[in-house]
Amino acid sequence: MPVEPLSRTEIESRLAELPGWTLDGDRLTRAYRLDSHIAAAAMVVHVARVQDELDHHSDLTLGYHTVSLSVHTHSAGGAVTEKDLELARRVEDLAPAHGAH
Ligand SMILES: C[C@H](O)[C@H](O)[C@H]1CNC2=NC(N)=NC(=O)C2=N1
Repeated sequence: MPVEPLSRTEIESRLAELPGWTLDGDRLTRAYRLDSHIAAAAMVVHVARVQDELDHHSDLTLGYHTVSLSVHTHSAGGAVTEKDLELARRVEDLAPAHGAH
């Protein structure tokens, strides 16, 4: 099923439920801070598992004590869609277990 691009207004109103996530150009982004590099690496693996489950993949960057995500929908011409919001929601759900903030 094709996914439709969301309007800027729709995205901005939906971001009210996703604190920390921002619309950066045509991408949803968020950076998390963790207590250690290993904790950050473990979160990356967890996010990667969820991304495969959803068949939707962000650019996922492991830093020293950080995990950064940037996502849009390739199949919608690089627009932000429901799929991006769903991934952001799922990452928010798993983040506290990793001590990410
Ligand atoms: C074939 C596979 O379903 C597609 O390539 C998926 C995989 N992951 C994806 N991830 C993202 N961010 N956008 C997509 O359009 C996309 N498409």
